[in-house]
Amino acid sequence: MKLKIVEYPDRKLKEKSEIVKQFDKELHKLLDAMYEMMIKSNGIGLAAIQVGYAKQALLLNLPDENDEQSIDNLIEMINPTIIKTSGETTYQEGCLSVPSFYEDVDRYESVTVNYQDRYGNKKTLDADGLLSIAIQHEIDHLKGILFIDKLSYSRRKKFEKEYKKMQKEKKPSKK
Ligand SMILES: CC(=O)Oc1ccc(/C=C/C(=O)NCCc2ccccc2)cc1OC(C)=O
Ligand SMILES: [Co+2]
Repeated sequence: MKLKIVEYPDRKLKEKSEIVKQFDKELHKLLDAMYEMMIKSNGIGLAAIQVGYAKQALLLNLPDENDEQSIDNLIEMINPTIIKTSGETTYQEGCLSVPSFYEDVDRYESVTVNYQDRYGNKKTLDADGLLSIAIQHEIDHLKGILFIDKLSYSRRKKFEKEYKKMQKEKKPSKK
């Protein structure tokens, strides 16, 4: 399964992802391919839409206290829904689909999430800190929302200016 990261401004990223009904080999192959892609790209979170699959599936693999990303910390969330939120926090987020751009985003401090694992077993997770931020960021992807969509008007303008400049640098104009 050869995957490619879908990058802003591709409209595919605005699609709403479908509920996963089949917890089958196809799903497992997708999750495994997403994991390879996420680690290869230095990501700590990845939603299926970011590799072109509009399915409600996401991966989280945060570095541990000595900054190592171990597969033991891998969390696979299928059909996640946030059922409780509390507090507020701000963090400078980045996204594999919006390369080289980082901005402060306001999120809930803590969340409780219901989801299913790759076999369809129902799970509940209480999260705070970076894990809570990552969960909210990835669940937004399933709703077609990017972190840049949550920026204030002025910061969004700053992003668009910087992004255009970066794109020009990448592909110098033909003239
Ligand atoms: C050049 C470039 O694009 O850099 C990157 C940007 C973002 C990322 C990864 C972002 C990522 O995993 N985001 C998951 C969502 C999330 C955001 C904030 C906090 C928790 C979870 C990786 C990059 O690549 C390198 C080499 O650092
Ligand atoms: Co992202």
